[in-house]
Amino acid sequence: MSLLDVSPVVPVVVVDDVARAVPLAEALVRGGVRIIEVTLRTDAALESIRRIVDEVPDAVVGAGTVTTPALAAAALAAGAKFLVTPGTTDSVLAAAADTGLPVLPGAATVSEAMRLAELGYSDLKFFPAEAAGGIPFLKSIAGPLPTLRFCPTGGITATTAPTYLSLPNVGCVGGSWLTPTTADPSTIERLAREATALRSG
Ligand SMILES: O=C(O)C(=O)C[C@H](O)[C@H](O)COP(=O)(O)O
Repeated sequence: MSLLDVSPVVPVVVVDDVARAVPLAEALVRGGVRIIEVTLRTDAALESIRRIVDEVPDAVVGAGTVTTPALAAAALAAGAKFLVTPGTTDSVLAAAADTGLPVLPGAATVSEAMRLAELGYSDLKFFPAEAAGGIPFLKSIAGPLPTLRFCPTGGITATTAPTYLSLPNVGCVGGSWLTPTTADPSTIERLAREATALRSG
């Protein structure tokens, strides 16, 4: 199964406090969202991935913000089940592929998307979605690039997600709105439940 088909919404999580990781992942799973992208932007990120892997077996946790080859290797060592890159350089893509994990590589332009297609990637992250053209961009490229599917991420909200999800070249959307840094587990569970209902939207 493609990463794009696990959940209509992929929560993009920034964890500042390792102690928050497991309760947050449990709340997402209770709300029906099993996939979690932990961004490697904080010191707590790798240990958070480790703990979620160990303690929340129903979660499928991956690493986001994979911007260097070293981060790809570190994410694999921490137990990440997939990798997401915001953009794609040769070295990051090679290191990500070397891990053997599923990779969702980032693209923001037609040329970047075509290059990734040439390399065999048909499921891409479209980042930063809203800033790089959003829904009109995705509609425009569906004609010339019909084999590509996207997970748009960046600036998407619960309000705009349904329109993205209605596009034929969108498999899921990513966003941080499910896991606000101050939210308690019951709020995250509710936001997750609302997100799972979006597939039909
Ligand atoms: O860190 C990465 O790897 C990224 O690609 C960035 C994130 O996907 C976006 O920051 C999430 O966007 P928001 O939902 O607007 O907060």
